Amino acid sequence: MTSAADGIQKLKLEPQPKQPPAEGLLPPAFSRDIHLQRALLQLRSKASDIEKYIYLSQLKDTDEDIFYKLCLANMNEITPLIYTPTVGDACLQYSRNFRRPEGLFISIRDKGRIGTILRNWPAIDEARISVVTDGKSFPPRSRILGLGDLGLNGMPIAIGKLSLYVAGAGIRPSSTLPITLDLGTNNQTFLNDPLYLGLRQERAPEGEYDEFMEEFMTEMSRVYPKLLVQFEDFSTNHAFSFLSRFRHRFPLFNDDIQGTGAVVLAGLVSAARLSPLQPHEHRILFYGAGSAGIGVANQLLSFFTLNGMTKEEARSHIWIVDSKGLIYDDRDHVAEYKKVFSRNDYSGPPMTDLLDIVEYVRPTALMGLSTVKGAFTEAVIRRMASQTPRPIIFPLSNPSQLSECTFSEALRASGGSVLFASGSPFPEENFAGRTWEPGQGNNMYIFPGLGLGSILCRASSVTDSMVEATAIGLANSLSSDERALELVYPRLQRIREISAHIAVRVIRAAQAADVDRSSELRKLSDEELLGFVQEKMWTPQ
Ligand SMILES: NC(=O)C1=CN([C@@H]2O[C@H](COP(=O)(O)OP(=O)(O)OC[C@H]3O[C@@H](n4cnc5c(N)ncnc54)[C@H](OP(=O)(O)O)[C@@H]3O)[C@@H](O)[C@H]2O)C=CC1
Ligand SMILES: CC(=O)C(=O)O
Ligand SMILES: [Mg+2]
Repeated sequence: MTSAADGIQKLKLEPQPKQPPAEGLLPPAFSRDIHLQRALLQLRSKASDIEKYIYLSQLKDTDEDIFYKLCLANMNEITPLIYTPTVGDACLQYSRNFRRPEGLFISIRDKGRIGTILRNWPAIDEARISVVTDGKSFPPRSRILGLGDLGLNGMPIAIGKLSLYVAGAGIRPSSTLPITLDLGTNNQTFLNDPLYLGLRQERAPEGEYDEFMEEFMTEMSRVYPKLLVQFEDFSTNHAFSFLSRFRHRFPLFNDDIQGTGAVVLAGLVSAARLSPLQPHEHRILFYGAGSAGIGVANQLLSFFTLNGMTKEEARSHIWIVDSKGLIYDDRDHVAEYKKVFSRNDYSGPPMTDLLDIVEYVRPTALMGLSTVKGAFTEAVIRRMASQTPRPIIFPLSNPSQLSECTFSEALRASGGSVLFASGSPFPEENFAGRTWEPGQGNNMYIFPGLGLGSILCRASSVTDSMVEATAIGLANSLSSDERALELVYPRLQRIREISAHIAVRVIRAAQAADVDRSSELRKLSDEELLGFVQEKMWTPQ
């Protein structure tokens, strides 16, 4: 009988010596270059995106080099398959499509022996970056369909993010560790499904979850002293509380709060260059006040205050709307983490209609992090466009089906004046006699470089200044060609180049904050540091 650990050994996570296969084991005309073309043809022959996802997972398993070569050569085509939007379906269907284990599963029943489970990972000495999810909130569509949370089926999001660490920043594949925490699920459909792979029990109560997380993080740092942890897609209350509880004790960040904060700050800075207003002159309306919405609002607040505003002035530029409408002081039931943005200049009946709110606030930038498909109606976009010459409209909810509006809708309703970025990709549009390229405001531009920089300088914690450095690095990374085309984010094909520059800024910020533990890097000039970072990036053979 084979054990789970034997099964995982088959993942070939440890560096394998690359030897040519014995004669006769490959057809005489086999060439790896042609095989790359063959793999692309095979991929394109699949009828649906989820079949393409499965094909790519198997390709990664059997031939990691070809998989990543394919990704790097076709980033625009493959990213939507291994990441949002297809990864949303991959999560929903995980237990049905499961072929083999690809990460660590740690359940609430492992409490008291989490360290033992963590030691079962075969590439224990190699691990440098772990994406950890509790499967609670991605894709939020599950709520809209009334399916509840995803439980153990959240694993593909951790795997997808880690594939982007490899493709986007050259993290060694063997250094990535996907972890799903199985706290149970309240999703009755999964509990009734004989194929569901997670625990058949309701989510653990808060107290037990808290103790579990304490043990988990303590054991993670014991077993993996060189590991950086990325928290992903925890429900909002856990996202904020775990981040503040652990961030000063371990090297970790929360991607939905901090990664999203940085990518949207970069988008605002870069869009503001195309608008008549400076970033700090914008009136910014957030539609959605979860970990992502509040994470971004906090990032902007911190950016505005670091650039000379008082906290009060900075707050006055931000309005937040949640499922109960505009957040203001006289309103009941406002969660603690939202209160910093509560408006004191409005009183009266709750304001719930987005068009009314847009008329009242007169925003110049509208950020969607609500999971509400189509919330940015034609009337809302028209209204924005009538109030400001270059409205910034970022429908950032994922996957595509949950986007607050499409690129086509934003472009047409604004008459082409919109500065647009969405969380999931939209195709180019032909409008008013020219082709328009949409931006993709997704934390995938941030976490690879943030992770690479943090790992290389062995950061003991991830500071706000390191996160902000990624945003500025990204905003400054647009080429003259991209600027001429009025792009808000650089093209994805350049992700490795961008991640290297971001990593350099992250290392410098870590050094300034004294959280780096690789003092050798302090002696390098910026150019030498960039060379060092680039040289460390793994490339498929
Ligand atoms: N582009 C990117 O890089 C990223 C995008 N995202 C996306 O952002 C979205 C939100 O994520 P997250 O913050 O984790 O999710 P949450 O579920 O924590 O937050 C959703 C927020 O939207 C609010 N909301 C729900 N319905 C409405 C409504 N009808 N009107 C107004 N507000 C509403 C909720 O209100 P209430 O608080 O009252 O419940 C809540 O504040 C997701 O689609 C996610 O995929 C997330 C991270 C990164
Ligand atoms: C992109 C991402 O992290 C999310 O949608 O949750
Ligand atoms: Mg996320």
